[in-house]
Amino acid sequence: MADVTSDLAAVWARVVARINEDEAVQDKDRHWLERSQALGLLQDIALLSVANEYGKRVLEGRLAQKVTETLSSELGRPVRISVSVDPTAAPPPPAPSQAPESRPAPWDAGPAAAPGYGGPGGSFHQEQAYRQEQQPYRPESPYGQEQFGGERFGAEPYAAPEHFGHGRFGQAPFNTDQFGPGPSAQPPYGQEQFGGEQYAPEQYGKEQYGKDQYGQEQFGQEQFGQQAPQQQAPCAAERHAAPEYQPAPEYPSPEYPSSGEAPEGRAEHAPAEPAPAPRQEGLFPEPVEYPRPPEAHPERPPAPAAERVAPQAHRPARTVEPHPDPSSDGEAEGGHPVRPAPGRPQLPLPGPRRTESVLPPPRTGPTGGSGGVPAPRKDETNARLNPKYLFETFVTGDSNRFAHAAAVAVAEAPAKAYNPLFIYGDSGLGKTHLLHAIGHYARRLYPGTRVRYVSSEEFTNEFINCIQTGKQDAFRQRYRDVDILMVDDIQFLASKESTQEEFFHTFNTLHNSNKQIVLSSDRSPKQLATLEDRLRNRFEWGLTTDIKPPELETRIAILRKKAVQEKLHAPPAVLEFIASRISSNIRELEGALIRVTAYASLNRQPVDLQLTEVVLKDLIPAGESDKPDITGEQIMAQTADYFGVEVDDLKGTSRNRNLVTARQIAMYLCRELTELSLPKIGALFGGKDHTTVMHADKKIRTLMAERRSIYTQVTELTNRIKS
Ligand SMILES: Nc1ncnc2c1ncn2[C@@H]1O[C@H](COP(=O)(O)OP(=O)(O)OP(=O)(O)O)[C@@H](O)[C@H]1O
Repeated sequence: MADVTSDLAAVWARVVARINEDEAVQDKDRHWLERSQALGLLQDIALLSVANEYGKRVLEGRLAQKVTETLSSELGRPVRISVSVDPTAAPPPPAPSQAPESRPAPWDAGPAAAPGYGGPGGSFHQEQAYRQEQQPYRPESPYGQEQFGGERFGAEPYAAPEHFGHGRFGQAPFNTDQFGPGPSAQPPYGQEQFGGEQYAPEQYGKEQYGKDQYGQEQFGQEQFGQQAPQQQAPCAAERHAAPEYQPAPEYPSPEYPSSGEAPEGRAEHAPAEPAPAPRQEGLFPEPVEYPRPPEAHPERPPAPAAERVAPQAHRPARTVEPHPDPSSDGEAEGGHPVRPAPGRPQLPLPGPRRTESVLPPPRTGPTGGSGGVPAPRKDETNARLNPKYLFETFVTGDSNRFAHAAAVAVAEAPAKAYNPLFIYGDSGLGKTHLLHAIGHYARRLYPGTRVRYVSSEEFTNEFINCIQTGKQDAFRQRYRDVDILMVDDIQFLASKESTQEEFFHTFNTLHNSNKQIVLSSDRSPKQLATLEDRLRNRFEWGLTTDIKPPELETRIAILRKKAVQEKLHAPPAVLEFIASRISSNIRELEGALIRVTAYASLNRQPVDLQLTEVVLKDLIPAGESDKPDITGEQIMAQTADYFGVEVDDLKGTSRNRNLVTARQIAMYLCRELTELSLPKIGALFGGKDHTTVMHADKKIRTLMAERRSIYTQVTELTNRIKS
């Protein structure tokens, strides 16, 4: 095993070889795999690099699970991946001549393996136990906590990790003497490697798309049908004044024993309970007001499970919003959620205040119909929840306190508090995290609870597949035979009419059987303009709550928590610097921290402000006042870089699908971010007609509403161009 840890490059070559043997992997994905490198291991994060953003998205999207599993298997322990973009990255070293060693990872080993755990497939316990058992597999990490202890920061260089192999990270001056053999002398990517023929239309079959099974974003090209009307532009996040940071309450957590991981000022977690337990006295720092079921429940006429129900047969559309006055009936006038006062969550006035005595008993008996007590099912472990997305790891502040409290309430009283619970907010603000946390907590409180988490894209894909294979019954059973169904990014159901129809019946069946439904979206139900009215109405039956971008204190607390969790050591000043510069997306916040600490580790430099500024200079926007106007040329250059094509390709006339998308996105961004007229934009793109620009603009707006991949690409590019 020593060879495994001492030569990551060889391990990576085996990983690539193994994945290449898999016929399910498409050629165009192999292209990126073969042009990636493993730079090093930082605790349980494998740092990979690839030549451009597009490749990064493939590795972190479609290939993520396969890469994670194969790499974990090769290393003999669970690892996750973090991919950086290095345009100068050299192609990988040659693959080893021998076949990959057959080394079943423990999570593959037998029936005990639980498919629920993110990545390798074992439970979190299994992962922990395995880590302890397998100490010899673990490289002697030079990044262990002791080396990052505060007092050593900036004082001593990090020990050179022998297993780091070779490569570069970001723009690091890379000392190959210290990290093994240098990159091979092959040239960096040229246009020909990304050019038209590699993306010939025939390579773009219909692909699965959406988030992966753990809620991580997948990306790809999918087929879509109906057009959707214009959607809001991304990244229009409203900022809130920085309120006081409130640490999250603590929860019994047999799955994720915390050990002093709380941000500063927060008491250490109690040791993990060995067995699931109902909510206990003193578990929460402050009592939470429990909600009563939305009053319209009894009014809502029962609907036959599989029958289409006319909208007027149901209760009128309404949104039960948080009300600032807890003595009110819990409903707010108007369509906007009322933010609770800082300090504690306020939910619509509860029915009987829940205490231990009214906590439903653990469900152990057979299912007894509506509200019955389900026995543990064999699919109980198949909720596919990310073990790290727990309430314990969720930091609350004013921006998300209400959503958090509602999520806790739903987990504690599924189908009794708010049904459905609808959480909306911009990308990267923690919606998926809360959904997973609900699943974990409910299962902990009520062993045997059948939880299913799915992204709306996954739901769509499965639905399409079931039609193709004639397995509708199995599909319906899979989604209707659950106690809690959570559907992420429901906005992507817009314009998919048959899927909406199917989801409508799924919703009705579950709701009628007192099963909990939790939904997330990037906008409120009212703003889901292209969704059928009857669905939107239903989404408003329960509680609608939003998540806003976190205030500075919360961002700092999130970074602190993340640093402790991932053993990424950075001084407070660095955390504060990152938090002060990245404000609208927590995913980016976390990514910045990983990038800085990885860069420092790989270059054996201390993590300090100077280094942070250098590493993040492309991420951190200049001050508004210094910001020059965005030009069409800049947009074209950034877009070309993002898609790994040349600006001339954007000006050209190739109908290659990748190019067409890149060109249309660039045109759309010119419309969005500049004052240029349609003819001027057309002229920039090689003298195209203004109607071509109009068409591109409309097309991208439509696609953004239908395809997460396009939405994310446009969002990322917009951020990049603005910065
Ligand atoms: N309040 C929080 N505390 C700790 N971590 C958080 C918090 N909010 C978000 N995160 C982390 O930020 C990352 C992105 O969150 P998540 O995927 O839940 O966002 P999202 O709103 O679902 O985004 P998208 O709409 O793009 O799917 C995750 O790693 C999550 O754990």
